[in-house]
Amino acid sequence: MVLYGIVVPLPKPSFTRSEQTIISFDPSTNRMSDAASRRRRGDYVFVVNPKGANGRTGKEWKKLLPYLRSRVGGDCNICESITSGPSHAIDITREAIREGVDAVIAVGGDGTLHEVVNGFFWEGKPVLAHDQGAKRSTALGIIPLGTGSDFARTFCWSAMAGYYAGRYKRFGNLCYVFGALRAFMGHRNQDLKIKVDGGEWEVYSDVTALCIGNAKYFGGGMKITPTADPCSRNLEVVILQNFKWLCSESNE
Ligand SMILES: Nc1ncnc2c1ncn2[C@@H]1O[C@H](COP(=O)(O)OP(=O)(O)OP(=O)(O)O)[C@@H](O)[C@H]1O
Repeated sequence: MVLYGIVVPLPKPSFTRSEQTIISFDPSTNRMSDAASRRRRGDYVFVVNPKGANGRTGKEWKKLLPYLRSRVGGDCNICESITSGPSHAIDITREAIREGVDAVIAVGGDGTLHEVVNGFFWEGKPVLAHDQGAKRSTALGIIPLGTGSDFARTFCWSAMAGYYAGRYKRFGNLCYVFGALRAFMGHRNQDLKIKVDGGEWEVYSDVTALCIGNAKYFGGGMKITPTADPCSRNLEVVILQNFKWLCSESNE
């Protein structure tokens, strides 16, 4: 197992790989191949944000790790990589891909996933493995254990988070609700000129929020762009207008 604990410079990862012998069937001879072929065990790097969901990601991960080892540890090398701060997940991911690992799995919320996805690219181009280049591809995985984990929710992948993190997820969602309410307390609606897709400029009065999304959820499960589809290559634009506190209405 590899454990990173330093931000910069990153220690060069030394992913341990173990070889496993498999016996192959040769259809031309209808015999089991005498020469046993060698199959490399996959290297899966789990990039864990211990501070996600107010520290609960780290705690849940500690419980999940033995389970993962027991379920898939025989088939792959499970490498745990703990992030030490913002952007560290990007560096870990890039380094892991360059080392030729088979999968990088983001363990945390949307922020961690965002960093891991960015780690797949460097200067606008995909990061490649040092030795095998484009021949080798690295899969991206996610274990949604963040406060909102809205990306996973969009694909209905939050069941696992719901199972492991069900106790605190509702608090996470409430955090977003409280945050939104607090933000709205000092909020003033604005008139906005908006132009979409090269169309005409249009004036929208009393705009409360302009939401642009390629996925349905935001802020821990708020369906803010309800028909957005991440596979459509389109962004959905939702304009919320004329938000008022009931009490302020009665004062007018
Ligand atoms: N060790 C760390 N200490 C402090 N912050 C960290 C650390 N590792 C990563 N981070 C930062 O924490 C941010 C938020 O983490 P993450 O998205 O995993 O959790 P969350 O905010 O609870 O979930 P969500 O974004 O789904 O609501 C990340 O964008 C990352 O920059």
